[in-house]
Amino acid sequence: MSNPIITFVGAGNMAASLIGGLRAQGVPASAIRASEPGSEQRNRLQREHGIATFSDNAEAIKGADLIVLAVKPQIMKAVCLDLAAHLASNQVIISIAAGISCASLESWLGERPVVRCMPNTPALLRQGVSGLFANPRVSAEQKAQAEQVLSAVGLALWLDNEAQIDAVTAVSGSGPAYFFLLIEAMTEAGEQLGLPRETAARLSIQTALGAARMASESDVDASELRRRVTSPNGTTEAAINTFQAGGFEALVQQALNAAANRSAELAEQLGQ
Ligand SMILES: NC(=O)C1=CN([C@@H]2O[C@H](COP(=O)(O)OP(=O)(O)OC[C@H]3O[C@@H](n4cnc5c(N)ncnc54)[C@H](O)[C@@H]3O)[C@@H](O)[C@H]2O)C=CC1
Ligand SMILES: O=C(O)[C@@H]1CCC=N1
Repeated sequence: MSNPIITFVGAGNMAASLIGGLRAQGVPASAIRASEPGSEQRNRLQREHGIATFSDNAEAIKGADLIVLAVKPQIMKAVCLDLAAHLASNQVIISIAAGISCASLESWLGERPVVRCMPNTPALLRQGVSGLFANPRVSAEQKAQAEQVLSAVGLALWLDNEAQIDAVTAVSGSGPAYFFLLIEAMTEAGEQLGLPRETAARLSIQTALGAARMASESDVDASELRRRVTSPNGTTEAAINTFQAGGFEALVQQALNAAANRSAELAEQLGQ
């Protein structure tokens, strides 16, 4: 595939990760641009990745094939309304903003190819996962180009309908925070059991990493891996029984429902 020109509008944490991932995959600096009001971020991108940077969004998108919108959801409408008059009809919009629907983007930018994505912060280490949804105006080639951008920082999975983005947000968009919460709680509990805090933290973190790698690399599912750790009448069983007596699975379901509902609610509020 020849290299499409990609412009990032907004070059904070998520955009910088995507740019780093694309460069590491061999996408030339000449194919990537970024528009960003912060001079520090612009200088850093020039220095670290050799890409052209702009302070003017309209200037930055001239001639781009793909435009990645990576500003905060709260300013997306204003950014889009400013860009609308400067867009060419064949330019593809890729939005990574939480809670901004394709319909809202098209109402601000006009009818055009739009890919809506929900990445997550492990993208910073190129260990992210994203859900992607394309509106019907996106061609197969444009889909492949959008997938190349998101797969530069991890796994990219296509969704059949846009409503599934709320579920992706609940599972993987917000998901890193759930694992951090478990690490925090296990560290605290380990300390209460008499371990030095630093030791409890390292045990918890390395266990999370090891378990995630086993779940990812093993050919059996998580429940079977769990069964293999759980000796009958043993220590794991004692802990799992305690989690389940406290309604662990139902609580996880409720928490993810709350995240998905909030995602839909934000789309309603921010999409006006
Ligand atoms: N942090 C997370 O866990 C996730 C974030 N996202 C989405 O990614 C998007 C970006 O998030 P972050 O990179 O974390 O935020 P960030 O705050 O690091 O980056 C946003 C950048 O936009 C720049 N900006 C502000 N006004 C601008 C304008 N008018 N034109 C161009 N650029 C402008 C800011 O200076 C900043 O560098 C958000 O929409 C967020 O919803 C999506 C998935 C997960
Ligand atoms: O908490 C949030 O709203 C954003 C979306 C996914 C991760 N962070």
